[in-house]
Amino acid sequence: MANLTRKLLTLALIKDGQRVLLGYKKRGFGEGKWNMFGGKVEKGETPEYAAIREVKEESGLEVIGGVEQIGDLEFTFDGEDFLMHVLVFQARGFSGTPAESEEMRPQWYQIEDIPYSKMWKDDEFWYPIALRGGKFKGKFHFQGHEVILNHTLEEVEHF
Ligand SMILES: Nc1nc2c([nH]c(=O)n2[C@H]2C[C@H](O)[C@@H](COP(=O)(O)OP(=O)(O)OP(=O)(O)O)O2)c(=O)[nH]1
Repeated sequence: MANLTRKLLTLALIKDGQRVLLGYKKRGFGEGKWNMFGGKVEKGETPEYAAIREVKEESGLEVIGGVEQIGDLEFTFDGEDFLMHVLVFQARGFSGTPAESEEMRPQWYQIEDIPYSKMWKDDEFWYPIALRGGKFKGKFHFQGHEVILNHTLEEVEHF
């Protein structure tokens, strides 16, 4: 395979007991889908810092106590020459009240009500691991944005 341009991005799990905060993406990549908060890691930022910044920008919440990495995901798309490397973090704590931003409309979901049919198709594979406190590594190869052609996923102890 030709060399792929790698993009480094973040996602952050905000979990409060048996509910999680998701955001409806109003624009950009993944528009129209529910997702965790996150985005590109900018030059000079650590992924952890970027994750905390995106949570603030997109949900209005302040992360308290930092974030812990829980996932490492790679996404490729058939016929496309880029690879999206997404580091998944969990906020150790948070404060504030979710507020709609230009990019995301936040909403709390009970774990059993997570709207997988309106999310990226890979999410239903790795959310269950994340939601029970596990760590995971996975690779998903898409055709378009809705079909997974193949994938690997493993639970890991650490990264
Ligand atoms: N759950 C899930 N999230 C994904 C998948 N693919 C993918 O890029 N994402 C996430 C990673 C990022 O958090 C987000 C895409 O970031 P983005 O390019 O829209 O960045 P952004 O809108 O934040 O742009 P910016 O604010 O950094 O300018 O979507 C996926 O298959 N599943």
